[in-house]
Amino acid sequence: MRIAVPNKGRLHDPAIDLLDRAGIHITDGMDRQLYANTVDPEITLLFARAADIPEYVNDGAAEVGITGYDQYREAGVDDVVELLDLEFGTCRLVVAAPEEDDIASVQALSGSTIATEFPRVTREYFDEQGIDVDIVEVTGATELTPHVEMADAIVDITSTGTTLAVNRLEVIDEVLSSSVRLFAHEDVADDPAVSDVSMALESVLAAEDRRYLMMNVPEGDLDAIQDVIPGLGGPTVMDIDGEDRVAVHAVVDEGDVFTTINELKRIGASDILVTEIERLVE
Ligand SMILES: Nc1ncnc2c1ncn2[C@@H]1O[C@H](COP(=O)(O)OP(=O)(O)OP(=O)(O)O)[C@@H](O)[C@H]1O
Ligand SMILES: O=P(O)(O)OC[C@H]1O[C@H](OP(=O)(O)OP(=O)(O)O)[C@H](O)[C@@H]1O
Ligand SMILES: [Mg+2]
Repeated sequence: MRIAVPNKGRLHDPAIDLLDRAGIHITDGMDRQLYANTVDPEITLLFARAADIPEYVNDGAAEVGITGYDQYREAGVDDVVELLDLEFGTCRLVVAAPEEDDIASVQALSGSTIATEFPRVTREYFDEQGIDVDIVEVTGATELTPHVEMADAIVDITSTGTTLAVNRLEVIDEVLSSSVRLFAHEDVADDPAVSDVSMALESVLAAEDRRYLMMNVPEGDLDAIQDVIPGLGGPTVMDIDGEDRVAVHAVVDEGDVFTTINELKRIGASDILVTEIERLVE
């Protein structure tokens, strides 16, 4: 199976890192290479531009691809389905215009020129609103175009908002919100090999906001302990030889760790350990 992965840019490292944490380690050097082998002899990584990955999957050049939802929408591919939100590369595609123009709504952009790296999504957006605009396609530095009279407004990616602010542009409307997703060709989306990859990645994401708690508890307090641990199917309880205490292990949401530990302490738990979890296959 071939997994298409962004070859450079901001998505490359987090994509490789996520695959790695899912156990899909690269086994041969990949610097400047177009593909890499992994510990699983059945899985090869193909390195392609983020924008091309939906097309790779649509064509069947790769069974599975990792790229931004914005790129998927812009590619306009028919045979590609989304399997999983990988929860990084989070950004918004927005309509933005110079602050000094005080444009109150997108309707005011009727008849104007919009510069973008996303002509298809932009066209769909303005058509849906019934607003007639000219679209100029650029391949980067879109924020510059209103200042050199190439365009009246832009449709571009924003995340922190810094680039828009530096270029004195303000958001008029959101076109879509995006994050990196796992995509597959629809013909193979249900294949066991594809499900295995999807499940492995999902297990890393599921583990990210969970913690593993271990503690010792007086046997008599077990019921009270069980009440405060909203654990995954309840905590695991193990006898400690020759003691009237038991060891309790549980998985809890990261956000609950602080309060849960305080409650456990109060009930009588001791030797409480909190550790990160690499993967959680539910
Ligand atoms: N500022 C950002 N914050 C979060 N995600 C972003 C941001 N900019 C882009 N992305 C996401 O990353 C994807 C690829 O953008 P990126 O900038 O890495 O490509 P690129 O490096 O410009 O590609 P190339 O260098 O091949 O032209 C975008 O389609 C979007 O999904
Ligand atoms: O809201 P911000 O955090 O400022 O991010 C937005 C910027 O990030 C992206 O550019 P990138 O840095 O990828 O440069 P590029 O134009 O070379 O792709 C995007 O095209 C915006 O310009
Ligand atoms: Mg970029």
